[in-house]
Amino acid sequence: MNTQHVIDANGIVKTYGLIPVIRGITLQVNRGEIFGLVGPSGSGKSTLLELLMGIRQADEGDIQVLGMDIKKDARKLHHRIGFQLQATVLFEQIKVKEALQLFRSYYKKRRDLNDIIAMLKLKPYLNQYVRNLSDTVQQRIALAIALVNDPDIVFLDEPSVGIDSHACDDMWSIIARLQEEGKTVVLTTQSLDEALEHCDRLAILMNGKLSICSTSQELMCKLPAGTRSLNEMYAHLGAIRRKGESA
Ligand SMILES: Nc1ncnc2c1ncn2[C@@H]1O[C@H](COP(=O)(O)OP(=O)(O)OP(=O)(O)O)[C@@H](O)[C@H]1O
Repeated sequence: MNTQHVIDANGIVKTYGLIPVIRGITLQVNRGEIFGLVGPSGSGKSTLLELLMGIRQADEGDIQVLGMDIKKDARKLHHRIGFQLQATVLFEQIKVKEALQLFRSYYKKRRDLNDIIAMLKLKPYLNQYVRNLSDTVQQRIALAIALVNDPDIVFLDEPSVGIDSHACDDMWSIIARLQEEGKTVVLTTQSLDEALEHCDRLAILMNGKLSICSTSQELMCKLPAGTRSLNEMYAHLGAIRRKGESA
């Protein structure tokens, strides 16, 4: 494994029943980058993310994370990664501070709680029950929980979904801060626009296959200014390909 790579996935296949959802994906994530898995709903982003963090098992292929085998070293890896899933289950019957303390107590390596509370702007909510808080605040709590063990890699499943634009800006600032601290962030999004703006590199998934894996800069250079959506991108790249074939 290249020391630059914190994730090295080769030939990953995942089938649910008879339905292939991830169909032979190979990709690497570099240390310290913000890496986006981009694709329309149902393309397999969440499944791939969950395979990369080891909470689902691939049917075929190898995944190394931080130089460790995702299956053999699952316990060790658990301490080095943090994640916020789309449906992170929060214990609604407890107060915010209790939730943070509880999750933090599971780990030997722990990030300073006051630092997490300040970063996620949770101070006003510490003594409130999780169930009484808005989706936006609950999402910040879920991200705070992902950080309690001061992870090397943070996995975020659609971090900007379901929150307003102001909260979305805050979320991207927090992600940028995590990168400044040297952490690697792997996230999913349906928005090409968002990925081009905030991710260093991105992998575009279509029907469980990697359609493009590139730096945001390289991809942006290939697209007309103002390309916002995956449909616009495919229309443009398809037109270039057809032009090349007929030349
Ligand atoms: N546990 C499961 N059992 C069976 N099929 C599943 C399971 N989880 C996901 N799928 C199916 O796998 C496909 C990929 O789902 P996945 O959630 O990975 O896609 P996605 O790109 O993350 O979509 P979204 O953006 O809507 O979350 C979908 O067709 C979905 O219905």
